[in-house]
Amino acid sequence: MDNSLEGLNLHDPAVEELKLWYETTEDKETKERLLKILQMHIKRDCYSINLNTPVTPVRQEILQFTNTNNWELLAQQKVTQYRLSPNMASGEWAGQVLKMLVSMQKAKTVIEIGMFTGFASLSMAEALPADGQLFACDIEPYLEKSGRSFFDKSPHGKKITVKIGPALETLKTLAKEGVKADFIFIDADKSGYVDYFKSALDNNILAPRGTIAFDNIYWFGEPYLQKGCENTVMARVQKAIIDDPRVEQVLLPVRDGIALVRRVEDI
Ligand SMILES: C[S@@+](CC[C@H](N)C(=O)[O-])C[C@H]1O[C@@H](n2cnc3c(N)ncnc32)[C@H](O)[C@@H]1O
Repeated sequence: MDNSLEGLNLHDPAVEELKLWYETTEDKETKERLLKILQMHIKRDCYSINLNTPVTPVRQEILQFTNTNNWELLAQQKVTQYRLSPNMASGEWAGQVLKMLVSMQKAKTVIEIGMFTGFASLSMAEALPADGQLFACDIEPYLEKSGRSFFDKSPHGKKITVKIGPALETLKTLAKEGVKADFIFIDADKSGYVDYFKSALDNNILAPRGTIAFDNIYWFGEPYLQKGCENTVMARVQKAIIDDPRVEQVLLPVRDGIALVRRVEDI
């Protein structure tokens, strides 16, 4: 019997719990049934990913680099301030969702808060028109060079401008420059999400009829499972959105969850 769990998506804590049970149970029948259930999860994800339009070769290269680069060494040598890791990249499925959303939005200007290796940046840039622009914001100078090396291989890379610095400062600068974004993807430090959201609305960086997408809205189950969950970082993000009468929201259970938020008058 094939007992591989390769490709199991552990963003859902219920799946993680099943995996733990599978690994620790000594009852043969229970173990077999748990393996079958876990493999059903893998098959469902594979089915979806295989039917999604494949990512372009340059985006494939970005994923390869993301998965093989020695992030630990870079952090040890202080090339990066933080210990970055491959699972920070949004991945094929979320990347395709973002590309589709940018296309449906007919966006001309996109802001991505938290670029990392640029996988989502290029996914979204591929859906922009030739004169479209995407501002990819990150705090790590190292990522500008690595991102650019891939963007320059793609005909869509010229639409991407990398902005290095704390994203809240970058947003203020973009606001002063009069940038209005049709689509904003928030995917940097989770403790900054509320400020990014408020800045986008208060400073009208979000263009009329624009959309904000927040990644990791389930944060591995933290906002709905932890004790005193109303104080967790993602619960505070949710409170800020729900309490804001200017917007409507929907959650998409893709990977670790994506929230879509738009102004009430634009719905
Ligand atoms: C989850 S990763 C982004 C993944 C990327 N959006 C993707 O889909 O592939 C988060 C990124 O946010 C960056 N970051 C963390 N704090 C930041 C801040 N205050 N301002 C700007 N970027 C920040 C990190 O350096 C990291 O590259």
